[in-house]
Amino acid sequence: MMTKEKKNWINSLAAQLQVSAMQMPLLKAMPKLELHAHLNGCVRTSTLLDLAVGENSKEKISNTDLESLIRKEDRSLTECFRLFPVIHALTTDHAVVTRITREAIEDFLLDNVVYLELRTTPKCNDLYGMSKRSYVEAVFAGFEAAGVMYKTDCDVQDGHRMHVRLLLSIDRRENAEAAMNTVQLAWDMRDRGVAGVDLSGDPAIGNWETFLPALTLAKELGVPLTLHCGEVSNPKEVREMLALQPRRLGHVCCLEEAEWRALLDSGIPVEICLTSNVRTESVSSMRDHHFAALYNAKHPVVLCTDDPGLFSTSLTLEFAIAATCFGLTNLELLIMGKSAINYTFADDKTKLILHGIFDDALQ
Ligand SMILES: CNc1ncnc2c1ncn2[C@@H]1O[C@H](COP(=O)(O)O)[C@@H](O)[C@H]1O
Ligand SMILES: [Zn+2]
Repeated sequence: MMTKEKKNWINSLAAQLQVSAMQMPLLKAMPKLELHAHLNGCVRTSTLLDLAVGENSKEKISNTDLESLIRKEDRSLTECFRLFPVIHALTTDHAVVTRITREAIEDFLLDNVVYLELRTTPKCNDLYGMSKRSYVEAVFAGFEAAGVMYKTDCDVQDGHRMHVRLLLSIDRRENAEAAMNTVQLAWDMRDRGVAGVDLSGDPAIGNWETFLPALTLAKELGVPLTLHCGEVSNPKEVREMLALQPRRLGHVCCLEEAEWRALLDSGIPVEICLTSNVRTESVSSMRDHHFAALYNAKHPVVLCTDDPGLFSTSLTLEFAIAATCFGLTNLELLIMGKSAINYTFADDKTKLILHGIFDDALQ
């Protein structure tokens, strides 16, 4: 269910974007892949408020924090990383993790997302008897509750159009051992719906060297990797990330000339998060977004939301922005989506099903 606030924001943005009333339903109806969405960045504001004031609230949350949850205009990178702990303080127990997973999937389903790679940082919390493994189990319970297909051996079933996979995130605040545990967990749960590992978190903290052993292990095991890259300027880290040759990269906003050329040469697909990058000021304006340069260079790209709850966006809206700011037609957006099937961490059988869905839409 979309909150009133989100609906108003989307409508006003659509008006500003001059997307015709006819085009929004067409963009919404288009099959879409979402490859970069953080679970706790997808939480509905209504759910956060419910958790904050309801019986479920087990942690103290100040009025100021509550206010900043509701006020959605200011979302600089610093502000985002001030807000995540507030959200995390509300999404602590297994039942809540299951709820927010189910709700996130319901929201993507409404947006006609046919394949979702949802990512989240497995968390331990002794207070709630939560281990990284039981956290992931709670996410799976959300997949079950939403009735989606998420295991690699799933057959196509009537009425089940959405395929979901889970990526386990390493948070840059974590130490080398915690990062290693996450990779091990991803490997252990590879047949149960975990399709890869992500490195995310506040780009201003943490050293790349801390995560390298875990990320190298993932590569050795054949666990697909995606890395948040260049959200802030850090040429050395960007070079080292490119050298690791992950399967995908997220953002790549602040690249110097040499790193930009290395990215283009690498052919590594980029998860593009338009609204997120402008809101967090990693990119100065939509029209200056590097999406245009990558798209024109025929570099593999996929449009994503990052944190649709936090940024009050949706994949349909991101498509509308690409249509308006960069002149992409519906056909070009569909073709871009179909190409991205090859960048997913899904098994071949699922990729084939997705190609079928896009081929139908292209006819
Ligand atoms: C805005 N740009 C961003 N850059 C880097 N990391 C981000 C992010 N947005 C979200 N996250 C990462 O995702 C976590 C929340 O979801 P989960 O608790 O894992 O489900 C954040 O704590 C952060 O580590
Ligand atoms: Zn992200």
